[in-house]
Amino acid sequence: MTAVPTVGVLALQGDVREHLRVLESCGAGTAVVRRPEELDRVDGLVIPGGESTTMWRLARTFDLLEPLRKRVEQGMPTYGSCAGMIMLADRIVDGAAGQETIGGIDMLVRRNAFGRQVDSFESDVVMTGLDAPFHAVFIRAPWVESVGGEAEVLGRAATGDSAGRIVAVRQGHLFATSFHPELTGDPRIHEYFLAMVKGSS
Ligand SMILES: NC(=O)CC[C@H](N)C(=O)O
Repeated sequence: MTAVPTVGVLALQGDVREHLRVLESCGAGTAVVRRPEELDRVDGLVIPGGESTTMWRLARTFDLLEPLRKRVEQGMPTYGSCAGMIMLADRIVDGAAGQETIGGIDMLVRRNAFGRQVDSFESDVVMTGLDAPFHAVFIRAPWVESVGGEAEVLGRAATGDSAGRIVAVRQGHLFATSFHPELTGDPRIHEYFLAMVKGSS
């Protein structure tokens, strides 16, 4: 791989621009991904937050679902935030009728899980691999009900009724968080992912 990897952001729907901005500030090359040819050119991919049902439908319409599954299966480092976490889950609860995912992480994710308590909130998350807690923004966020043997839990919610819920997971080249690190001005989650793309984490 070239010294500066190109990280794509899946740009079907969601807060694409915010991720591009943080990735650029971390020194990555960036690209928007809407078509299979664009996916071919990236070394890693961020799947942003937004609305996973819409993202799934658009991925099907743009003939991206199978190419995405293939790249993920072949080992492309991929980071999913919020709706992106849902897209990377092998199994989901409370999905729309027929809702499919890209899959790859052996986990069961519940959509809009925190939403039943409160729509959006902020909380510090202690994360394996980060030196200090990460101040996380949750927006109609999913949580991870359970993970299979190969997935490693990296972080849990720390406060309130949902304390202890899994909000960050890694399985090899795949990484997912329930929260939105692109909104807080703290680049450590993107730096962590960039190290994965460079093969150094
Ligand atoms: N901020 C978000 O990405 C919310 C995710 C959304 N609730 C979904 O199901 O896709």
